[in-house]
Amino acid sequence: MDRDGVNNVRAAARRSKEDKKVLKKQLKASHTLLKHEGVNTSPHPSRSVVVANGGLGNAVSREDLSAALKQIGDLESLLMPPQKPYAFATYRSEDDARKAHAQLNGQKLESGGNAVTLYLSYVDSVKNEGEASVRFPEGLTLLEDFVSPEEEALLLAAVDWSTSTEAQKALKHRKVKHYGFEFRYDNNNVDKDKPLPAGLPQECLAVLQRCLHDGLISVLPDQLTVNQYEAGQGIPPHVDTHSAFEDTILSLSLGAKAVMEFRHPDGRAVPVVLPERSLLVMKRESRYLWTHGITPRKFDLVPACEPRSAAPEPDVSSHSGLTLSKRGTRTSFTFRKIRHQPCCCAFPSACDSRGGNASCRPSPPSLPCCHGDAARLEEEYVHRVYDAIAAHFSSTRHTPWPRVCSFLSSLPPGSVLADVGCGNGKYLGVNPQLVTVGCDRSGALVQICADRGFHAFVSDALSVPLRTASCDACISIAVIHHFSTQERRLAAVRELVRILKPGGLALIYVWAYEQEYNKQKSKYLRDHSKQHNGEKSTGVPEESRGPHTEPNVLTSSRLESKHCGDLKDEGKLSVHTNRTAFNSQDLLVPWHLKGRKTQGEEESCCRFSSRGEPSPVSDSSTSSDSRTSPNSKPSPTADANQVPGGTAAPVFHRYYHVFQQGELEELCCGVNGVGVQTSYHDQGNWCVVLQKE
Ligand SMILES: O=C(O)CCC(=O)C(=O)O
Ligand SMILES: [Fe+2]
Ligand SMILES: [Zn+2]
Repeated sequence: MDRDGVNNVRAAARRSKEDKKVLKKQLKASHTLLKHEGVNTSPHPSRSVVVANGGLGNAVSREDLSAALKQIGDLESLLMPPQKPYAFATYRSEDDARKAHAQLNGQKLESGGNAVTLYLSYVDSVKNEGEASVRFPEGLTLLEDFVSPEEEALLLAAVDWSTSTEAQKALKHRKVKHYGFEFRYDNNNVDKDKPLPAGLPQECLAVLQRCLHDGLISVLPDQLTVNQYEAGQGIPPHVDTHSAFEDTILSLSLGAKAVMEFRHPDGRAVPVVLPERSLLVMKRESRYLWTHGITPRKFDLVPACEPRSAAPEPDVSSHSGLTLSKRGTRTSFTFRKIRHQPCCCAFPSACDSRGGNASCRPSPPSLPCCHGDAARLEEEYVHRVYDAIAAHFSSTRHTPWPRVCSFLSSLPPGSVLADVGCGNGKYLGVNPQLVTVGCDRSGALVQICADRGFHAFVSDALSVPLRTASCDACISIAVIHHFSTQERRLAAVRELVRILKPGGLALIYVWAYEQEYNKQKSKYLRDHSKQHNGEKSTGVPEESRGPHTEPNVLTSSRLESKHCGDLKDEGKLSVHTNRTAFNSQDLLVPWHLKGRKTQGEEESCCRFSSRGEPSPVSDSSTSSDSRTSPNSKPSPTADANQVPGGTAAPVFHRYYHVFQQGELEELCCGVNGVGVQTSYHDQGNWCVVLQKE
């Protein structure tokens, strides 16, 4: 054989080695799809293929995948289930599907700056789970193409941003301008007897007349708020103050689309895509009870083919074809009618006209006694608080804890690590030889991770969208103590174990009830003296978490086995005094938000906050606004608090369950298939290293 011949044989051998490798990986992928996703692949060619690694969950955009698939043949449909690591493609002919299989299997696809290797397998049928459509909130209507592109341009040109007041300009997270009446973000209300000199711009008249004519409103609005959001900006979830405005609220979206999220106090969430030139009409339940907000982010997940119908109450489009949509500059015109009488809506629990100022302040929450209560408690006293305090919180979380670092450094290079509840990502870059991904319930914190260049996504620790047995290690630092029932804490540990590979390690830190251990006070307690020296504490500091002196009365997971009724009165959560010993295991820990600007410069935490009181504000550098929304109630998570100098500092309360000695190990023993390798006390925290069997 000549030299070329030898080279050819070698090349062929290399190729077949490559082919074998691809085949092996493809088989592994179809096995995983079956085992973890219930997707059945078929050895026989068909028109449909499942594309492993080509999912929205792999950050692959619909555009990129669809372009690659269309290059090969006549694509009939592409289904990308949200958050899943795969997609389904159906070609018009089996021949094209075969071609796609031959050409794309094992090939890399670049999408959004990442490269993924695709593995294709045939499927007999395309599974479309989660297709069930979600109803719009009652009273909500979306009218698409309500204004023409010409009207849109006219309206946009009518806003003279140069004449915004200082307070309006100072809003960090979006621009606002008010007409008719000024909306005051310090008290979340309007001065009804002080109309602005200029009424609504006359460019709006034609649109409003159309609304009247179509029966959307019965009287013309007299107040207009124009919000302008750049990509990455948003508005926190809130209910427009009942006592300020009448029932119907109209919001016209111009310039770019965005997803507005509606949330019911029972936890239901409905994302609504607002296309440019559409009109959103909020009435009744959707106006009075559901919160609405726009998450500050640069991309939205939207249906690939948006519904063009203008049905009075359309379903939210199904999940069958979601895609990422880059945000542009969106300007909204929100038209409202000032209310001159107290509100007498059908939703007293959400109504600031009922009960006046004092009763607007809810009493502290109780320990939850069912799953729904627990979820609500955590939503209000954990999730919303972190979103609101994200920037300030992050600025206090810079030093990684040494023993967590030792754990991370001990992992072999190339290990896949998940940081579940990664906060600002301070552990994601500790060991650069690891492949790390973080997730956190707080979008604002995840955004901080992203800004730092880390891979992180928003996820609840009870349901992490990572494949079973996909991680060599995971960490959960100061997270599980935020779950308010034993079952939920157990579920959080179970979820960590689920994503671990056999033999994989999990490091868990929770705040300890015992802040004094081996006669050593934790840093959290020791810092008490600093405060007396004039240093104001913000909340729980970096190396801190919880003391012990007196035995507690209320407390403990053990208590939770009591019936609801037993806990009714005694079960109210107490507010902890920072840097003192704990006297309860379930408590609210105050966070004093720093970053106060002058009044009126920022928005208050709670749209129901009592009129005339100084209102809380957020650290203006945060990507979330300060308004942690009220749900059905005024948000008790943030309260105005007088501080020296006469300005109000907001105080947020985070729920904690602090662990007693042995409790964490006991909890972990409740999870099958895992063993406690070590456990220790570290600066006021109880810690375990678990190993999956
Ligand atoms: O931008 C929007 O469509 C909503 C604005 C809004 O909710 C408000 O200003 O109260
Ligand atoms: Fe609003
Ligand atoms: Zn009301």
